[in-house]
Amino acid sequence: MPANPHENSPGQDVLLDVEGLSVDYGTEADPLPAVSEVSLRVRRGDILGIAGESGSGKTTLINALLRLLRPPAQVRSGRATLYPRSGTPLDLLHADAKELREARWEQTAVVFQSAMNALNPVSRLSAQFTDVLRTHRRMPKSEAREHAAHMLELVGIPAARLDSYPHELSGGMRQRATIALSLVCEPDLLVMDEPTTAVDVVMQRQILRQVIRLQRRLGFSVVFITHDLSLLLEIADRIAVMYGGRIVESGPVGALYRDPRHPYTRGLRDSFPPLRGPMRKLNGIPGSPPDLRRLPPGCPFEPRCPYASSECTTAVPELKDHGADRLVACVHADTLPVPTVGGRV
Ligand SMILES: Nc1ncnc2c1ncn2[C@@H]1O[C@H](COP(=O)(O)OP(=O)(O)OP(=O)(O)O)[C@@H](O)[C@H]1O
Repeated sequence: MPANPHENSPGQDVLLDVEGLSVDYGTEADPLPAVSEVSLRVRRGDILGIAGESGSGKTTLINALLRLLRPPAQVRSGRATLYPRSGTPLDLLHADAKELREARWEQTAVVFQSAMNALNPVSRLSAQFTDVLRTHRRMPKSEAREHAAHMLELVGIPAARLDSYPHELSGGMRQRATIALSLVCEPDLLVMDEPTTAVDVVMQRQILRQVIRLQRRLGFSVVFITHDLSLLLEIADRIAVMYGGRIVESGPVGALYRDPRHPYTRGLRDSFPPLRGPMRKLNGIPGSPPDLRRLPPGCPFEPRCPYASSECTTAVPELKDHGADRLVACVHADTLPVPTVGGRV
């Protein structure tokens, strides 16, 4: 297993510690390495954004952490520990069914891309909220109803909507109701996988603002997955960028945006319009994402990289400490020219 680039041992401030996680799809004879040697940490109360093009392994990574992988997916190696506020640390990759059942809702919750369809269509919101609260919190029905109304109000839905069926709500409301439901047991970690792709941009911003407000109020941590780096610049504290199943750069959002040290992060940043500040020319990343079954022997980004040299073709660069809380997997990280930045974070 590779050394964890996060040198210090997890302290009070670390909620999730992942080390050397690798996941394959397929058979031993013909594996597709979807996630390779990923190490990351989520701090308590932080929003960690995971960015990367389609197929970079984002969903596989979180599905592995939440134990939602199905065959032919297989965890090949790694460790992942959750340090909840209450209770003992949980070994996420080896927890048994009972431990996982207890952890879900109470310690971890997830909102998927198809969140709008996650609610049971034949059940009123009140029933869906009270079921969870009565099962996990053993709350009497009236108290559960009161708590459910409070959670709905926190995401901007009037309490009177508690008796609505999902189809009676707008798309944006359904999305927000799903988020409220996922937070009803006050989990330590909320994982969101492209949760707002199905709603329009204005609604997307509203929902994200609400998530941040809730996060500040309730203090949970968020792992937010998206291909849209510009979205993460608005909401995340830290960002990890994935390419070809690996994390190629991570760090605090402002520094990573102003001065990306990995050419792929730079390419990703320059593919989206800045959210604030003057407009700049958009440049897509030439070429296409790698075929994971035929990765080059060196850096997986080398075939598309404008800075590639012969050094990049021999070995996969390690994710190394680059100072100021940054980790970068590029042999040219120190010598990359400082980019000009259009927007500001
Ligand atoms: N069930 C599966 N069986 C085989 N290969 C899979 C399966 N699910 C995903 N993969 C492959 O694993 C790799 C990583 O996919 P994954 O969905 O994790 O990426 P992603 O970054 O989340 O992409 P997207 O943003 O499109 O969801 C891709 O090459 C994908 O084709």
